[in-house]
Amino acid sequence: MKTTIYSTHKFDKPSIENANKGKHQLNFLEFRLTKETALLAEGSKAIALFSSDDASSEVLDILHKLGIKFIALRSAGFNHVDLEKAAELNIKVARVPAYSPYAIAEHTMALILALNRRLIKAHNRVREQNFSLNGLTGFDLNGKTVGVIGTGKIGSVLVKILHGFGCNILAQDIEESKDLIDKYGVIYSDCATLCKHADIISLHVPLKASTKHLINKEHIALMKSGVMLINTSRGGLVDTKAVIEGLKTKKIGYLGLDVYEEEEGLFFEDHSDDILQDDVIARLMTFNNVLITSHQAFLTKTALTNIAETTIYNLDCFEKQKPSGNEISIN
Ligand SMILES: NC(=O)c1ccc[n+]([C@@H]2O[C@H](COP(=O)([O-])OP(=O)(O)OC[C@H]3O[C@@H](n4cnc5c(N)ncnc54)[C@H](O)[C@@H]3O)[C@@H](O)[C@H]2O)c1
Repeated sequence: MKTTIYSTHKFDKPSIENANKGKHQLNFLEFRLTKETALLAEGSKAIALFSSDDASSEVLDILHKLGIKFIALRSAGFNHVDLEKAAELNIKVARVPAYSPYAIAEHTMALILALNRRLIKAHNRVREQNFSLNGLTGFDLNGKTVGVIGTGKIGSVLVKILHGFGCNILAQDIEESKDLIDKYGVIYSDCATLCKHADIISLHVPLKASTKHLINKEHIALMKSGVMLINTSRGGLVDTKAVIEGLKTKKIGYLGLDVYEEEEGLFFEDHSDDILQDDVIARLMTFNNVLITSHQAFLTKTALTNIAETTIYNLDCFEKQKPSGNEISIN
């Protein structure tokens, strides 16, 4: 089946080609899907999208006119697709529901450890032959309370890792996991209680209307002074301007982000020769207790292989008109 693959990067093209084994006719594009690039899918029956692509209502209209019948998402999250509009246009959508929750949970842990032990600062100092330890003091994770918001696939793996570090775990989710309570002594509570008691807060819920700006001025006000906040889920979960205020007042002592509200068009691309137009991320980058990675938590060999194999499987199933089990619809 002729398929246009948007947002192809050097890091994922080989895994897609390996999984495809020449079955589908793939048209690789380095561009993101936007209303300006949608026309490049002409002649394809399907498209494959990355989390940075824009499948909003207006873009779907263009794709529909071109005859696109299927969207294979190379991601678990689907907040970048207008599912209601896709259903109205009879464009089917499937995703990769799980490719490696370990990849994201382990990157979350890497951010926690790097921020706590000030690894970036330490590395830069040593490279300049400055072997002083002043300003590098961290804290023991053992015995600390970590608030995990969202204990699905990724949150559960993180709970297991944190338990290994000797942390106490508070959690918030619309569904409690008996397994996590029994195995790791997780205590479920509401978001406000979690904010009040956690030394570290990590976000693992999907972005939807009910979770947009979950971390806002009010929740930040409840947090412990010097709290560490980590977001490897979706940028929109956090009100970035409120977080900047929290950093300025030292309420937030550490911030680790793999995702950012306005990351579209910024993350995944080399802008090193450009003038940065986004004043909010520019301000974030001025704090020495902020560590930002550009949406790389998923980036392991295992995850790339699994994403590619499931994406090709989803294309196979659509072509044969059989269910893949990975379809997503409005509810
Ligand atoms: N940074 C990355 O590279 C990367 C990669 C993959 C996924 N993600 C993000 O991680 C998120 C979590 O992924 P997952 O695989 O663990 O998903 P999941 O569906 O397994 O878990 C999500 C959990 O959130 C809970 N939840 C949903 N709505 C909620 C609400 N309003 N309040 C409280 N809890 C709620 C669900 O009950 C579920 O337990 C994804 O939605 C995606 O945005 C990021």
